Amino acid sequence: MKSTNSRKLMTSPSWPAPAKLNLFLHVTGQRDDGYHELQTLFQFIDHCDYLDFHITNTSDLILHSTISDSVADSDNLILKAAKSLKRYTQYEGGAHIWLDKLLPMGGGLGGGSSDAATTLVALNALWKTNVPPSKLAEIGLALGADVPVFINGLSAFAEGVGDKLIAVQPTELWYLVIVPDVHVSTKDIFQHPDLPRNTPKLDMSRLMTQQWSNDCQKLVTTKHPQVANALSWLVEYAPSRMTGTGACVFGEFTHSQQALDALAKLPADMRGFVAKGMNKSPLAIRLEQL
Ligand SMILES: C[C@@](CO)(OP(=O)(O)O)[C@H](O)COP(=O)(O)OP(=O)(O)OC[C@H]1O[C@@H](n2ccc(N)nc2=O)[C@H](O)[C@@H]1O
Ligand SMILES: Nc1ncnc2c1ncn2[C@@H]1O[C@H](COP(=O)(O)OP(=O)(O)O)[C@@H](O)[C@H]1O
Repeated sequence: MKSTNSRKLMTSPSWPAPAKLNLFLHVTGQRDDGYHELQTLFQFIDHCDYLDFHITNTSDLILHSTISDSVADSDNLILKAAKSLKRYTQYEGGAHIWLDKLLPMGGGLGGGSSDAATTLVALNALWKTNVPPSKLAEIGLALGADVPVFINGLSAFAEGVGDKLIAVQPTELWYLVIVPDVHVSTKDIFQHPDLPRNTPKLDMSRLMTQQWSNDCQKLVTTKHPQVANALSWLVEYAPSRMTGTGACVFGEFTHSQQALDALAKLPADMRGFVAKGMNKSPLAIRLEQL
């Protein structure tokens, strides 16, 4: 078959890389290597980046991306993921990869990790390298703490650095997500002396039923007035919190129309979108369609 690197000629549907929300996030300690121990609840939302893959016989891995101005190819988690899988499997071919970046970067929505997970899952299927999901998650963990949950594809209660996962089914609510105009560095937040690091570890059953909160929220809202303003506006409409280390905040609604009504009132200087919680990720659903 003649190979092509033209995206226009592709017929198969794109591969989604969904965002996640941390419905709660507790920092329960710090390990000797500096990484923090977390207890967190991940849920996916139906707001995604999209990737397309074209398999080649030559060994090149080439990324066509809308973010190459801000993220160098050598730093892009998509190419890092593809290289890791190629190295692990010693697969001889390659791929052209197209990224349609729709998720905000540095927003606590996990877009970079999700892109990496989708790359590992999709190339493993398209290259027919048959690496089991548990090994893919191990390869992914070296790229980012959030990669395993995206590979697993099920909403999960997580411990460790976010890699010890138990599948759970929180209510699939509608969310109004506000994207403050600021990039929050995960590393900076975890290195900050004012981050609370000693929230007591609790049983999953207790955590799932108590009121949910995010241990990074106070520090991030103090450092970034844009995040504080977004939250002050959103809490007038719904119970609201920050996801991950920010900057995005989300309000919870039972019905889509309630979330859309609030979105319609969003001040002109704020940006946001409405999304649905999904306990099975769009990536897992796409994989089932193969
Ligand atoms: C906090 C969380 C919660 O879901 O979300 P984000 O806000 O980044 O999306 C994640 O665990 C983030 O995962 P991820 O974004 O993959 O982080 P990494 O690239 O692995 O780590 C970036 C840096 O943050 C610090 N870090 C990260 C995770 C962790 N549990 N403890 C840490 O101390 C480390 O200094 C690390 O060098
Ligand atoms: N494919 C990618 N998409 C987004 N960010 C990426 C990607 N590859 C590498 N990065 C780097 O990862 C950083 C964190 O990105 P992202 O995952 O969107 O944020 P967060 O961890 O806050 O959810 C970005 O600022 C960027 O430098």
